[in-house]
Amino acid sequence: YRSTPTPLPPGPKPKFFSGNLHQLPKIEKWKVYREWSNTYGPIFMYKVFGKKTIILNTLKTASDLLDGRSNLYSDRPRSWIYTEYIGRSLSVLNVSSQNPRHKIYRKLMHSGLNARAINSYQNLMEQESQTLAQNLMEFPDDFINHLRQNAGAIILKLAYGWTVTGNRDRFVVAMEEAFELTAELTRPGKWLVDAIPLLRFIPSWFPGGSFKLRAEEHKRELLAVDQIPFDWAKKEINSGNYIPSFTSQHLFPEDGHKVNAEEEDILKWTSSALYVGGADTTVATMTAFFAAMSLFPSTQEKARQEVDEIIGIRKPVFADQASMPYISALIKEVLRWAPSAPLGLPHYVIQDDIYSGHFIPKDTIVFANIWAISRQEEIYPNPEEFDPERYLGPTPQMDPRKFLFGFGRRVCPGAAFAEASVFINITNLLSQFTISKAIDTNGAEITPTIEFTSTMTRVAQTM
Ligand code: HEM
Repeated sequence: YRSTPTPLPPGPKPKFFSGNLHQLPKIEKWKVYREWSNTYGPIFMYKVFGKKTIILNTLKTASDLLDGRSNLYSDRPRSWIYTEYIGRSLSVLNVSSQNPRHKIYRKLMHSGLNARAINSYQNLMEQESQTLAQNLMEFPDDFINHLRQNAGAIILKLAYGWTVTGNRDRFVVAMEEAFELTAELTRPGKWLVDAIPLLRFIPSWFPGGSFKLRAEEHKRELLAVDQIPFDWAKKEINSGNYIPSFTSQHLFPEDGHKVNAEEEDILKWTSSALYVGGADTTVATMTAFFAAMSLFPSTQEKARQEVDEIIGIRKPVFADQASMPYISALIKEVLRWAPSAPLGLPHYVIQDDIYSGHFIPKDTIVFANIWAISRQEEIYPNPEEFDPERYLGPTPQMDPRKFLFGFGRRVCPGAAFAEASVFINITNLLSQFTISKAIDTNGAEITPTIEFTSTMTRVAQTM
């Protein structure tokens, strides 16, 4: 019994049935959310068909709740269609924190992405970085596709032993299509059945029940992300002629035991999560690096000086990073200036909670506005300015890796891996290229407009 009930967090006024659906931004949501937070405070709530979502717009609110109370805030939302009918409830990114699989996945991913494991990928990253440089040399305009090929080649080789050929590679294209579809399928308000769960009891032939047939079709399409590459790898491994990978290592574990169907299923989901979590995010980070270098030539020059001094004409290795403070600061600044997961991934509350005078009910979806945190003036003065020197000198500003990779029991398992591949790529590129603005037909420089599109946030949309 609460005599004066604690109020829900404030937020925009909802309509009776559809809630705030009509006000939700279609693009650059994180910017609109930050504006709303100027009106409603650092923590606000909106509703879509009765489903509550809160947005945490400051580092304090996000770390107090998602890190500090991670036992309550580390679940993922369930969408009837997406997780139940389309069969994604056991995927690594979606799995409930209360399902024993969550811990198993995290442990397995750690084994493939920890510092020691990453060291064994050094040659692969170096080789792919050379291929990237060559591709850029031949077709500089096509750089986003080259970056995509680079990320795909590294991850598909380490996950499955698959060798990417060219930038229209079969698996890379299939994964890309699955990403597009996922973004569409998880759009808020897309499925009425998520708003009215009773609809799920309607047979598929009945008017309004056709979503079941569509879900069945999408389920098959999304298989491209996990089952097909996994089956391919298994076939290769069984043929005896294969490239060692995360999949081969775990299908034939060192202790020699025979892997059962459950373990195989776990492995399948984990391997595919490496691509789902790792491909777009590293491509976005490298794209931001190109943008920053073309916009800020003096920063590029300082970075190149360090590369020339430490690396010279040899190839960079991971160990070099320890003696390259400017490049390390540059990587932090690229990550902060253009966060590749500006809203992270959704968390979900498993128990009623009270925070800072707000009642946060069980089953609320929670997003940390990572982009807004990266622009908090009190942490990063002049936040739009690209300045690696923020992190250098006697009073460095906070390391943004503290929040860019998410929070609590869901924190990104691939952070060290991402940094290693970004480090090798950017040092290698800076030692061979000067990145500058494109020139138009009159010989004038074209200043790129920096706009965050949904492709940069597809992972964030992959609930
Ligand atoms: C710059 C690169 C990257 C950024 C900024 C990034 C960021 C994030 C963020 C914000 C989350 C959500 C965490 C949360 O829910 O609080 C996440 C989750 C995840 N990331 Fe990354 N990530 C990057 C690279 C990678 C790489 C390279 C991999 C794998 C090779 C990876 C695999 C994953 C996986 C599997 C999850 C889901 C974890 C879970 O739900 O338990 N990420 N990442």
